Amino acid sequence: MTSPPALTVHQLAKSVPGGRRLFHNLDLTVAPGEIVAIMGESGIGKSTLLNLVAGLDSADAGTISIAGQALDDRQDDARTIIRRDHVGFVFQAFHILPHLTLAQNIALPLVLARADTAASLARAITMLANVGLPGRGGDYPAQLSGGELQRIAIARALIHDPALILADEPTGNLDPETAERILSLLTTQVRASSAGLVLVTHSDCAAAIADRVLVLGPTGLTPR
Ligand SMILES: Nc1ncnc2c1ncn2[C@@H]1O[C@H](COP(=O)(O)OP(=O)(O)OP(=O)(O)O)[C@@H](O)[C@H]1O
Repeated sequence: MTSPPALTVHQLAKSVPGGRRLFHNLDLTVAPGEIVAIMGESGIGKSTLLNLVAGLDSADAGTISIAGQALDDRQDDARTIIRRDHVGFVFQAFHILPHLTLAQNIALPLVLARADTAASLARAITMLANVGLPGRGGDYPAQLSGGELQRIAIARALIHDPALILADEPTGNLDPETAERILSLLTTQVRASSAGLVLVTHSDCAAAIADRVLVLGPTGLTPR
């Protein structure tokens, strides 16, 4: 049996408060294991699109399915559970929590899904090694650089084997060398997990890891 798409967006429409239309009739399908970069001029609505898929904002029209499960016509808590179980986030807005250790931060998606705490922390330790920070589980975020924190964000996004990963400018604040390493790590980890990745970026280097680069405009997404 073939897996359903990691993400299906159909005829999505969104206006900002005040009525200005950002996009309409927007369609997007992301296959398992596929990396899709979304580019486009500043203010066109890239982060808004990601927020709609993430459930942080609601669309005016259209449908969104994650791992074959439609989010529409469900109660809020049912949607929250689908996103919690099937989506990983590498967003500035979901920053690493300063009062939790690195292992606790990475384990958070499993703990929120009520997995066993000891097993979750053990998996977080493995993920830390996978992202090149072995033995750092007891450290706190304040002890890390920006690039190292982004490694933690990637480990946390992947720990629960999500079908879909959403990343908003994952290398935005990093120097070019660190950005290169983070992109390579993200690619390796995504390929290993067969998750679909939607990557919003202005960076040509970041877009270069994608299987497809799409440009967002007022009528939707077009291949670059
Ligand atoms: N809650 C809101 N109220 C009013 N306008 C909003 C709101 N949210 C977003 N916008 C507007 O919607 C437009 C799209 O914003 P968005 O952040 O999605 O663009 P973007 O393409 O990601 O831009 P950038 O590349 O600069 O990050 C912007 O003009 C923004 O001002």
